[in-house]
Amino acid sequence: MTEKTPDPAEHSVEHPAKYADPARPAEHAKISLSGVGKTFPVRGGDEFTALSGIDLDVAEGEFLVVVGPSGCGKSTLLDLIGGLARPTTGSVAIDGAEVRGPALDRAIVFQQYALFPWRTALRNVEFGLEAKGLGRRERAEIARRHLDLVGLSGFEDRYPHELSGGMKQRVAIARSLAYDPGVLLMDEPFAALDAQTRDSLQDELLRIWARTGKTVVFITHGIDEAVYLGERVAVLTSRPGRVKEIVDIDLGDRDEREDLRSSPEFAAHRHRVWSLLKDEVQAAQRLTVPAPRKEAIRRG
Ligand SMILES: Nc1ncnc2c1ncn2[C@@H]1O[C@H](COP(=O)(O)OP(=O)(O)OP(=O)(O)O)[C@@H](O)[C@H]1O
Repeated sequence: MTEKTPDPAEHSVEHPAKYADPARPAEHAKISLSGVGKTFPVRGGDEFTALSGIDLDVAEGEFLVVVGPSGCGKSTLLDLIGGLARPTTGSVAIDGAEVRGPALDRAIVFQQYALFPWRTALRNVEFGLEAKGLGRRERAEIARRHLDLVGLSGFEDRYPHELSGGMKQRVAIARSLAYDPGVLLMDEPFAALDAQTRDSLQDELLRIWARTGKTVVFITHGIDEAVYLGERVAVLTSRPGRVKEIVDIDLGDRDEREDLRSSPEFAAHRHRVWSLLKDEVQAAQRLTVPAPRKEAIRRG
């Protein structure tokens, strides 16, 4: 179901100055990955290296987007920051403290909404607050406020099956924000949505980010989405995933632009990210070609 495009005046990004100053001093790193590698055991006793030698700092309040070819380890990277997995080498730290497991200072939003079908929108948003031990009235008040933040006032009593895909994802975002984590981790959250709903949710997310000051790490396959959302875009190599380059995105004053995606600055950043990705996608495809064809390619 396609949603109505929000009124730009109502949904403008409040502090575009962040975009003009992508460089942040390293001492303010909110998230810090140092020499991070991740291997998985595979059948036959071998190991598969998904990530290798990742050094990456994300500043407090920054919006970092991660792109890379399929299978390069983007979700694995997010799992490590989220504490859902531990690195094989190196360390992951939030506010200088090593990540040893999931915690309420981080929230993860996945591509599939992961809502409880038997709970209303309000009760879904309340879920994270239950773990915080808040009373029922306070939970309901905070949940209402966050549903309002994502534009879902009036939908509190709807069940997930009564909501569109975009609305469900808004509920998932509200649920993640309600318990006030400093870090929001998003794994292709808009990939399953139609283009118009995706565009509208991108604007919503920027508005929420500007209002709440969260540190966001956002994974996507979409180059346009990466350039539109990110203050910086980290391009990963084909597997094992390493940081190939980090591109600073400066799109000037967003509020002044009618159609940011058509601007020359947008096109230049888009081209830069595309060029960096192109070789990696080709390399990833070569890695997945079945053995007999590999021989044919080598001979050719
Ligand atoms: N638990 C696991 N055991 C073994 N291999 C794994 C495991 N989890 C991930 N992998 C492998 O690690 C690599 C990276 O996976 P990951 O899902 O992080 O990639 P990705 O970049 O997010 O992929 P995509 O863009 O297709 O979603 C893949 O080759 C995957 O098969």
